[in-house]
Amino acid sequence: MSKPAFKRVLLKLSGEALMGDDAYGINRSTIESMVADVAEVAKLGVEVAVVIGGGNIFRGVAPGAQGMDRATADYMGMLATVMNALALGDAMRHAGVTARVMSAIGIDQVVEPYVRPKALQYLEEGKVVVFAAGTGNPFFTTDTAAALRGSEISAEIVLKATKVDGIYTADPKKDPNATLFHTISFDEAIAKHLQVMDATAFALCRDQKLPIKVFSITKPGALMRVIMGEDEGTLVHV
Ligand SMILES: Nc1ncnc2c1ncn2[C@@H]1O[C@H](COP(=O)(O)OP(=O)(O)O)[C@@H](O)[C@H]1O
Ligand SMILES: O=c1ccn([C@@H]2O[C@H](COP(=O)(O)OP(=O)(O)O)[C@@H](O)[C@H]2O)c(=O)[nH]1
Repeated sequence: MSKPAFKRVLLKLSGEALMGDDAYGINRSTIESMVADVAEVAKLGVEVAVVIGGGNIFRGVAPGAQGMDRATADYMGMLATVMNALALGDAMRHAGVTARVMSAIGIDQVVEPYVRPKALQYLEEGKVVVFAAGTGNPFFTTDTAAALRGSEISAEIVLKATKVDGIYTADPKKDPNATLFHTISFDEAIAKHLQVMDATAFALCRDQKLPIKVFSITKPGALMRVIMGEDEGTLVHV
């Protein structure tokens, strides 16, 4: 059997992907199938760190956050990612995967704080590390947290698992004529204002020469194909 293309990866799971077909929150069968995919990859000996979003919970409460201070609303968003991280860690335990959740904001009774050497130790021990609370700072996104943590742990690639199967010339949910890129450079992705990831995340990955692969979270076997270096999704390169 061929070998995985990567030793250590940073997987970004969007919060909205956890909803499945529900309107908000966490869909049990969706989270279970995601965890099964991660378990399969971890069994190959690939070190996996996960950054989880919060859109599935946070966008549900967002109307109530209207008119709120941006920073306060962002802290609410970060807390939503902590809930998702706890659910993900728990689902991993049920699937027989040892996972550790680490939070970028102090919430010690609930999850351990993010400490970089400790995260590296867990990864070396073959544990899946789930990074909660994004970067810990308002005005950022969990995509930027993925770029940041990916750089910090020297991941070889950021894998962005999302609702679309790659980067298109325009948002495929709005433009039926949009076509898929197999590869695209960071400069082109930023210049074209492709909304699939924010410019801060793209710029950080570009500066760190950390490639990104965007692929579908719902397509069966897609994560494994990405890990094996097969043709899947869109590669963003320097
Ligand atoms: N050029 C594009 N190519 C692909 N997806 C795009 C593009 N522009 C916007 N999108 C949207 O970006 C989304 C992926 O971002 P993601 O971070 O997973 O979602 P969110 O953070 O909004 O939950 C897709 O659902 C897609 O509709
Ligand atoms: O470093 C971060 C990461 C996240 N957030 C907040 O948390 C919310 C949820 O994260 P995100 O939108 O990235 O989740 P996703 O779209 O992946 O579900 C964001 O809207 C922000 O309000 C933040 O303030 N700082």
